[in-house]
Amino acid sequence: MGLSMSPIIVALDYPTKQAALDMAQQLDPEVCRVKVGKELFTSCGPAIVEELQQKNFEVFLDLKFHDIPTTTAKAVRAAANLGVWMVNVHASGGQRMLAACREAIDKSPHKPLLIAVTVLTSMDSSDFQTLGYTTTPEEYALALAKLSYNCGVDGIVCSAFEASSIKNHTHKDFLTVTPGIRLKENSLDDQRRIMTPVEAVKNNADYLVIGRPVTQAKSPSVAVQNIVKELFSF
Ligand SMILES: O=c1ccn([C@@H]2O[C@H](COP(=O)(O)O)[C@@H](O)[C@H]2O)c(=O)[nH]1
Repeated sequence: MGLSMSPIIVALDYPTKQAALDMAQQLDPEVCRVKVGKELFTSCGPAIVEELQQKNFEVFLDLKFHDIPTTTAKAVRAAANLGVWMVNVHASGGQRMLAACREAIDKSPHKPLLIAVTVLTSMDSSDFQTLGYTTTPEEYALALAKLSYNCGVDGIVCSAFEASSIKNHTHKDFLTVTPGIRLKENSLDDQRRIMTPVEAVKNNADYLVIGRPVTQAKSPSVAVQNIVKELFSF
């Protein structure tokens, strides 16, 4: 199976470069991509992205930029200059912010996929109540997905639960990037809107972001292989 067929993105949520590289060493860049998030990037800076790319990994830079349009667009441009495969911002930054980010990438010589985060997969209805929101997470995710689509963003981060409905209301090629993936035997941890890998793909998730179920497995490489086998056998 080539990388173009693989939906798996492994979240390298580590505090040090060595820990992240040790995990990457156990993964196959032909079978999965990797995600560099806030902890790793804040600890190591752009060097970790470059090292992972040298090891042939495509990198999703998951810094979820959320700021005024000019600042966010400049941050996205800086991420594009790192040559990352995917970068993201918060959709709740609004229409002008999303459009500014789209424009920044369109003008950049490097063009990562631009993805907007809808509602974090750690949030459920009770979290929404404490925030005073009157919608459900699913309704709000759909509203933010429609806004993102209309701003020309390439796709969204959402729960796998929402993937199908979001594609139905936008376009089948609008990418759905879904964290909150758990195997039946895994604990929920801090995630709330979860699905198994097979359920997620059946519900139209294009990419599965998987952290602890792989990185805390006895053998991360076997864990990835098992998920891939399951995905290609249903
Ligand atoms: O809505 C979101 C957006 C991002 N994430 C990130 O994905 C991984 C998930 O890790 P697990 O260990 O599989 O829970 C993590 O890096 C989050 O920052 C998310 O979970 N939900």
